[in-house]
Amino acid sequence: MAPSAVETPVSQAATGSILEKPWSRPAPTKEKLDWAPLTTIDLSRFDEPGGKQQLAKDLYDAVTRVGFWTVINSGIDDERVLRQFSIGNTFFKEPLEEKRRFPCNFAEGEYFGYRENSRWIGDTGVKDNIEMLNIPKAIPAYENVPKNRIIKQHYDEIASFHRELYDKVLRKLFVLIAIILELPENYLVDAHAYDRESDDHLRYMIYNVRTQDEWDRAQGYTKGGHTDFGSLTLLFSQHVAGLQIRTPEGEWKWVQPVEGGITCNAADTLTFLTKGFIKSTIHRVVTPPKDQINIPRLGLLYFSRPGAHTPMKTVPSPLLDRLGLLTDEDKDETREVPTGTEYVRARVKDVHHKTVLTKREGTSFDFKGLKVANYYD
Ligand SMILES: O=C(O)CCC(=O)C(=O)O
Ligand SMILES: [Fe+2]
Repeated sequence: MAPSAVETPVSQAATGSILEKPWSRPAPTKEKLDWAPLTTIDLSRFDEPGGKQQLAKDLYDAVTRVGFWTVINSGIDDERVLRQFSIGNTFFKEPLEEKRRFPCNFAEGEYFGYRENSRWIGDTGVKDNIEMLNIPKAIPAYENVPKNRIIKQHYDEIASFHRELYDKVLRKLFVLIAIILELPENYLVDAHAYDRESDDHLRYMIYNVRTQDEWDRAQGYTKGGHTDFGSLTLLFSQHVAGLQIRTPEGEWKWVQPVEGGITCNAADTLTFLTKGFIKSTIHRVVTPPKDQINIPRLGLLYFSRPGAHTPMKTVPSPLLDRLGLLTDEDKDETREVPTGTEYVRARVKDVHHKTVLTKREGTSFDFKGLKVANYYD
């Protein structure tokens, strides 16, 4: 045996084998912000008699008009959530060459891997401050997607969290939305099945600290109003304010994190699948309040997408039919449509395969008739 292997304990820092000190949520802002009123969905009631039906009623306005809501009592232990934040935090402190080993392949619209904060914001001279690492579902199809060392070391925990999150939150939300649409309960669960291929990912994300001047220049160019690409987005609570939604009344309001809760929003593919009935809400992340501007804004999110087995055609919902939203074309079984994965990859490529992020005012993205605006004020 090589002596060095026995005599010199390999330093923990060199192997990255320990997590940075456990991450905890920073203190909430003391500023009085104009918070958006959001519906709360208490998932502990899901399995009670009549619970799903009641929750579906509670969710109706949120998914059809507001687009955002908060889930509480998901049953996921908050210690496990905080561990995921800690793993993400540790990853972002890794040397750049380690983080860069597996970049997102934007040329193909693939979003797994690392996105670096390297792109310019228009002509402002300021760069994007977001870094992220997107981790695919823990299923055999993605076994060979390469993993950074921190991810490898904690993979069992990450994989079980990934699946738990799907089972305890996403699956239930898809059931509730199916009930609203009067579809068989598992219709949307099947369209977003965990065990089938799709570009779903768990995301560690960080908004690195910027000076007020950098924020002003970047936000003066664009505040980045957007809709999300997939079906549902989950955002675990952290306390650095920044997220705003555009309300049905057209006002920008802040989203208040609920300690231990999950902010959820519906996104574009769910809007397509329901002919616009489910609302993909416009949102953005703006300069944090003064008492939080120096805190890195660490995020833990999950993005659910329809997969390669899901045709992007309107779901056969009796409710949509009664509302007159289903045309003969929608009912035509033989019509060729893109799959969820084809659509999502085309969209990721269009938005992200570039070195300068521009606002593209007044333009839209259209993939085989699936059309969304590129820019919102
Ligand atoms: O960080 C947030 O609060 C939201 C991020 C977001 O909108 C996105 O990544 O699409
Ligand atoms: Fe978003």
